[in-house]
Amino acid sequence: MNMVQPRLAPYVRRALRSSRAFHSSPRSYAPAPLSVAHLLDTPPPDPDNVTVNGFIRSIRNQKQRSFASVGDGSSLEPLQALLTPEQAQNLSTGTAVRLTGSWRPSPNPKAQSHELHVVGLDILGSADSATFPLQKKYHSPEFLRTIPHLRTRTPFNSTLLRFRSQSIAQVTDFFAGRDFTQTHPPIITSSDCEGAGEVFSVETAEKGRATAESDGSFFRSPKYLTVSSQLHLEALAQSVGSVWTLSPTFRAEKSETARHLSEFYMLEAEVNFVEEMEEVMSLVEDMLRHLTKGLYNSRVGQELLHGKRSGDQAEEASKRSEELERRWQGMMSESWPRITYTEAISLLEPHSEKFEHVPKWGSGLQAEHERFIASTVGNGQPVFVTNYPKAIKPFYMLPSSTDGSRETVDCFDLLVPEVCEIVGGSMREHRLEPLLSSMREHGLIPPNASSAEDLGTLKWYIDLRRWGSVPHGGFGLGFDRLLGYLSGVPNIREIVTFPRWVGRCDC
Ligand SMILES: NC(=O)C[C@H](N)C(=O)O
Repeated sequence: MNMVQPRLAPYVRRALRSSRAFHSSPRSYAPAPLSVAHLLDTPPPDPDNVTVNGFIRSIRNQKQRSFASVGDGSSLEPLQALLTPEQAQNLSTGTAVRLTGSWRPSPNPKAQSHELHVVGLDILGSADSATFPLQKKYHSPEFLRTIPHLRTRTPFNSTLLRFRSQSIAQVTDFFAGRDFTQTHPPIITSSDCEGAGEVFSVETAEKGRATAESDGSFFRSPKYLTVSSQLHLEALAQSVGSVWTLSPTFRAEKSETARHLSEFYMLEAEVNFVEEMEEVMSLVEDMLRHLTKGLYNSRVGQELLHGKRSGDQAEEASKRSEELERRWQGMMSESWPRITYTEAISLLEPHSEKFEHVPKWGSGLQAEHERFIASTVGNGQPVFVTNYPKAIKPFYMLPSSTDGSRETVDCFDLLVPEVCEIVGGSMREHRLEPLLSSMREHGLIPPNASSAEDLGTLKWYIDLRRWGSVPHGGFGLGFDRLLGYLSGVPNIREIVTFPRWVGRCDC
């Protein structure tokens, strides 16, 4: 039978020709390097001809042979390589190597199932053990924080990098499955979304001369690093319905706690055409369940739950595993408790003497209060606290009519034990006049603002209420806090690769 030849456009023919040329170019017959994770998980295609690139984590010399522990960041667990003392001569912790050899069952299967009998060794990058700060011993988180440029080479910190990457893959998958559009809102902004005055200003090193139109600054007027992408996401949600972003966020808070950073990542989503806050809360639940289930079924998730970390004592490690299982099971469970702020205050009041700050209707919940609520109400599940007093919340939240005579807004925080708040969200005030009144009350526009100029830097945001404004809501999730909670890392400074906090931004 005669095959009909498709007529190809010249540029397609060119592309095909060059791809054939690529495939017929002479091949190298050295086996492709395998990652340590691949080798540990799957029998290699040719066990007698295995190549691995990696770094020496430690080396142990005996008379007749030497053992190297080799890692490449793909696995918390290293592989064991068996070398001759001659081969091992110039190796020390940190040396980058390419090893070839055969992958053989280990005589000590309790420690490792297989080991690499090294035949060929290339030193790709030497490391002077006398000066290399990472050694084969336990390094405290405080010490490692002083060398963030090297810290991710430790097995556990490189595992955290992979954990973050896998988490991003999971949330991307979740939002794609729900037809959300991922967007990139700006980092440089002209307003303080939360109105808490915790903004960093942006300016060039040298300021120009002030004129009638400009104060001499690069953008003609003060600009800031974003404290939340929410306002811009609201604009974008009006175009495509549902949007999300995972963006850097900046807060000039002087809190030196294990939960605060000056630069962190916030995952924010905004949904248009949503009438009920319950729907936004369910979205948060579904997203976190999806994320946690995906991580639970991933290699890196299991490494964090059950893997051995440097400095581990058996008892402490098994306690940690149990606690992490509890946290993950809580995140994967259905129907998380939802209580109002007013109910939370009534739960706290009888225990006032336990707290440094007396819980009182009208005041914000302190971390100690959130911790109490999360551990007593949740029983391992995250807890939503809703409908906070209007007076302690930002201007953009929709007033709620559900809480009697007390003025509250349709907002929620999601609390987990230890880390406390990880998500904050709300329904947004979508009506023009009430938004203007709220902005007046918060001092964002003058009491009798009438002209466009009076509306200041948020004029564009007010504009969104003029044309096709519909009920909508959204949330922001502290991504680093979540990862800290799931990995059982008590200080967020270990979760972020190059952490910045008050007084610290060194490399
Ligand atoms: N997108 C959000 O709802 C987050 C909120 N603007 C906050 O910073 O807490």
